[in-house]
Amino acid sequence: MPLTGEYEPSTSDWARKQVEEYEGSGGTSGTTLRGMPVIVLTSVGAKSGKLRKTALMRVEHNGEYAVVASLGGAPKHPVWYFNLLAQPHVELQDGPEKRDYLAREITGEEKALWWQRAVDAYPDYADYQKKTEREIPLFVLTAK
Ligand SMILES: C[C@H](OP(=O)(O)OC[C@@H](O)[C@@H](O)[C@@H](O)Cn1c2nc(=O)[nH]c(=O)c-2cc2ccc(O)cc21)C(=O)N[C@@H](CCC(=O)N[C@@H](CCC(=O)O)C(=O)O)C(=O)O
Repeated sequence: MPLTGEYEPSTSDWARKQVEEYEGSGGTSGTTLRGMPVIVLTSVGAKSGKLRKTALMRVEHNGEYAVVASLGGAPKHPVWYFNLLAQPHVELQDGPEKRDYLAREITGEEKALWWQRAVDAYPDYADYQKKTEREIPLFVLTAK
């Protein structure tokens, strides 16, 4: 059952533009960052209840995805992190395909496994984690 609600664009211009190109082209344009694949995550705003759309690097394995709340190694989590904690039902668009998923924050060995997959997909994640004391959180998305 797709998420319903009013879309509220991100206050980050570059990310908002990427989301709008991605969705506006039906997932045929705006689908990479420096040549590496990107997905669009739709979440429900934890406070506003509005639909928030966030471009993130694509980390996929056997039909499951990981989303990495890296924010470039900033000291604070990106805001969408709190949306997923509050409402784990999300949508993920990968190219032209958009599906419903349940997001689950992972830790321990499971996180270590997915963290390696994330770094394989986007090596900068390793540099981001070195840059901050904050442990960069990771959610696994399983199809609903
Ligand atoms: C800028 C801010 O966005 P954010 O949710 O903190 O997310 C910051 C970034 O993670 C986001 O811009 C990502 O798209 C950046 N980004 C990546 N960010 C990552 O963290 N990881 C990635 O892998 C990643 C890849 C990527 C690829 C392409 C691209 O264009 C951007 C990429 C924002 O939009 N804030 C809104 C609020 C957003 C929101 O969800 N508000 C909640 C409130 C939540 C709360 O406060 O509890 C609500 O509506 O209720 C605002 O200031 O009004």
